[in-house]
Amino acid sequence: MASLTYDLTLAGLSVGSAAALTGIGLIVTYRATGVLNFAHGAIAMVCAYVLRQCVVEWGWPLWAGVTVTLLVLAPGIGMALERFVFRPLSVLGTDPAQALVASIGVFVLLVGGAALLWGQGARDDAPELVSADPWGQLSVALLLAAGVGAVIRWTRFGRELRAVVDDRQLAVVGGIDADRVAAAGWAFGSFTAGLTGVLLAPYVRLDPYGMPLLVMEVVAVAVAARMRSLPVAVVVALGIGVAQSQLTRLHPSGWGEPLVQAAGANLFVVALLIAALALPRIGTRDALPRTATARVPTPPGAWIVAVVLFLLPLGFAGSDLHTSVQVPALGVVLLSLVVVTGRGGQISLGQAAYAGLGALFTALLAAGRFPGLPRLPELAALALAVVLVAPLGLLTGWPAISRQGLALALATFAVGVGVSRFVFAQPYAVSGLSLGRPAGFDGDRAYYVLELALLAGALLATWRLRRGRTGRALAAMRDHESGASAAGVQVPSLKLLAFVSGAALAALGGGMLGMGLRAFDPGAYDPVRGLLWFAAVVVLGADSTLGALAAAALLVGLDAGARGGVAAALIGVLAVLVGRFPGGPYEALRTAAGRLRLRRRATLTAVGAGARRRLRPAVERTTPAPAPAGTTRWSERGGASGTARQRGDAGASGGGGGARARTGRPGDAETNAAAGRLSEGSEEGGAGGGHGRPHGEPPTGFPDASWPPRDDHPDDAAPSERHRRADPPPPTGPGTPPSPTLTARHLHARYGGFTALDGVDLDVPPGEVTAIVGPNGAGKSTLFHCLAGTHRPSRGQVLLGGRDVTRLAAHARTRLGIGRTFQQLAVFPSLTVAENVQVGAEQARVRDPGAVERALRLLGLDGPVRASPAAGLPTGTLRRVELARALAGSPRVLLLDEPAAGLDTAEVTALTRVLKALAADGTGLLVVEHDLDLVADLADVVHVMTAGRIVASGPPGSVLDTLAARESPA
Ligand SMILES: Nc1ncnc2c1ncn2[C@@H]1O[C@H](COP(=O)(O)OP(=O)(O)OP(=O)(O)O)[C@@H](O)[C@H]1O
Repeated sequence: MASLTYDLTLAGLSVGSAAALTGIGLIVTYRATGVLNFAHGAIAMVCAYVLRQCVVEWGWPLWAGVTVTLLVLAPGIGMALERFVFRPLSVLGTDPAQALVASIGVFVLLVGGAALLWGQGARDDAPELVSADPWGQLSVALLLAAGVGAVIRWTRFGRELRAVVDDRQLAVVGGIDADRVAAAGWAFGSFTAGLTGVLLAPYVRLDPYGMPLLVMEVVAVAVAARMRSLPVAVVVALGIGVAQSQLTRLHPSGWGEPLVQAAGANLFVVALLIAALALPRIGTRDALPRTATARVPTPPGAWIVAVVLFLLPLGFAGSDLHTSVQVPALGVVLLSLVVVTGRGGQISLGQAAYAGLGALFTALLAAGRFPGLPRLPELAALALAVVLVAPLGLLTGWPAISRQGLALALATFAVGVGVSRFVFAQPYAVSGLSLGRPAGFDGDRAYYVLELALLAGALLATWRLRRGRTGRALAAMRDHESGASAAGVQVPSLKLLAFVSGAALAALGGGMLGMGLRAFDPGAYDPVRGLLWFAAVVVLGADSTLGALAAAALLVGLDAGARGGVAAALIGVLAVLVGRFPGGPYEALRTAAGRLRLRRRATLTAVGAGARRRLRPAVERTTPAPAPAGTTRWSERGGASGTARQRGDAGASGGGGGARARTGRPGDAETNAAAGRLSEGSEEGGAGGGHGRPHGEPPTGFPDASWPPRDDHPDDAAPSERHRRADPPPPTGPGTPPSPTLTARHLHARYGGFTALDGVDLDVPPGEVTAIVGPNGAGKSTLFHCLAGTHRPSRGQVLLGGRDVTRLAAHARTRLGIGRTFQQLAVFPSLTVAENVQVGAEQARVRDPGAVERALRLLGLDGPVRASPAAGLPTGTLRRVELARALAGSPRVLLLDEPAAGLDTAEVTALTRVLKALAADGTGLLVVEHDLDLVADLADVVHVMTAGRIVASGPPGSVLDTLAARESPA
């Protein structure tokens, strides 16, 4: 017994060593480049094949083959990937998810290339590098881990590596050659991949699909080590290896036996599921790359061509027709990715699992082997399988609620691998299973006709999901998740809808595929297929149904030839290039998205360098002691001196804000004019609707308060035309309940151990502009997040009109009337200006058919610009789009985080007028702003924040005067 334990432990250590090597390589590459290399397993497979080629086929001595494979080829692959794939992406400042897609592309390319070169069959004659004795492998793994750890900890290169990982741009500014560090990381990562491959090859199946997957299954080791700690990775790998080996001794009887055996054989997959679904997430920032999901225009006539091409196989015969049968089925599977990934923006690498479950359930139901259900005719079995698999979409939909980018990729990949290993690969589920075609559709031609009908149904379902309110909400969620929440979109439910619908479509396609092949073939739903399908849909236009159909035809058509792997190789090349096309639609869209990001950065710089006075120095120099909110530390100084006098602020002598404070300021005439425009309906019904609007003031029409004329708004050139238009109903009116006060009560917020808010009390009353000023890092945005529901306070309450909304999600607060804009633009680039605004209106608390038009007109967006996609529009216009979207939701309280950032003087003036008009109409406004001139002009009450506390409050005159005095003490 003791010797059995010893032998099993040794065997486990051997497997664990290979896993440790993979973990070390993945961690080093990730730390050097920020990329989780999905192609790691594929590089291992290619190196194993090359060593076999050198030694077995060409008769080289082992040492020569090993030298070439491990010291030349493997590092060479890594350096080539760094130089030609990942460096250009990092130079372009591309989303991290772009690198993820590229690494999946490299995976698919290498797998396809290997299948092309060496065929798809498994080889069992790979040369043995280290004897079967596990001590050799273990020593290699431990030595490597210790060596790498020492280099990272004690050498200059290690310090550079850590600097690059922490902040690549800062490291470059500090004189570090980040490219050299990344190249070294890639070279080393590939070397470990190669080593893993040649060590494993003699003991596992060496084939293009199986081996990469086997290697990638142990990614759990790196995730468990938080992509940082090499010792943890090694210990976890060895531990799982030994445990897996020891589990083979267990032979429980009864129903548990197959399960225990499956777990024993796949403990790394169990670990992957735990690491991806239960452990804290890694790399959650990144969404899908814009290029992968942007709107791809359909060329005119393309649908007619597609219909003709899909009808063509009806004229085929024999093997051509038999092969064609796979195309509509795969098309339906890929449509599921259009819904989940293309429109919903969710990375889903596990779609093959749902397709496989669809086929498996269909087969089980048709065979009468599904527990508790009678035998069903094939079509009924297919329909029921779709219904049964749909809720299983929650397996990936649920993790998606709190995950993005890499974390979601890992979770969906883990589910795909888990289903494959624990269901498709288990004899208890699939042994002796056959799958027939529905009666009357047995022949290929008849079955193809049936498939076309089912494909049409799937297209219709996809079309419905992508159109209208749901489609716009999905696109908004894809483009900017927080922005979508702020617009009132129920993001978690929408994600579940996307994944459940996607699972249903995949199940339908999978069942069709199985019937087409007349068998349930687990290999057809392998997780590697999931990666290939994902890459294919992404490169051929993820948000395009036509792209999905083209991808299906391409994948089936290219692989129908003599050698498989052509399609994978081609898709791989395209996926690698997806962010770098020198021209074409993707490049144009990428540039547009890039411009949006650059502008966001420029916005901050422009504001920092602008002529307007900034608050930061004043507050940073002198931080007053905390004072209770509502008290005015400096109000005793009184007097409308200095800044306030220059601005003619009659309300500067302290005391209350509100409409009174606005009276007499320059610009009030414009404000009242704007208020009149906003509130025409109210005026007709009496003056009681708005809170801030003076009684009896006649409406004077809004045009004077609209945005300044702009190139992108030719309509502005003809103001008389706008004057003539009848205004739709206003946002408030007689009978509309007064806007409630938004209140923060003793709010505390933390980021880990850091206290960002330390007991903030604040009221945002209706009809007033409340401003918050303070230095960078004071906690202003965090306060916004707590009020809007995007950050959960650790203590304290948020009340809206006395109702506790602290635990409500962001979208729920939006629907209660808390609208917001973001410090960094949160627009939906792939939607047009009008659609952006429409998303806000469609999710509103009260449906108001005129809200979109009114918001567009109010913000000067009702010209031709309304039909332009938001991507590529100037920052000033996008700020208006964001504000219009918030207004279209008929907010009762509006939170504006640096609304003037990136606007020119004319735009700031126009913004001021619009905001005053909103306040005059009764909306409560909370504005965070660094532009003190704007604050002085706009606000009724100013709160000064420093270090997470409100340290002073009062009317703008006194507060800003004091700050100005502190800024220039002389
Ligand atoms: N997600 C986060 N994780 C950790 N710390 C954070 C996070 N967001 C903000 N912080 C920290 O919390 C503090 C308050 O940040 P916040 O963005 O609220 O300040 P701010 O006043 O809005 O600054 P700015 O004017 O620069 O936007 C800062 O020290 C910031 O570094």
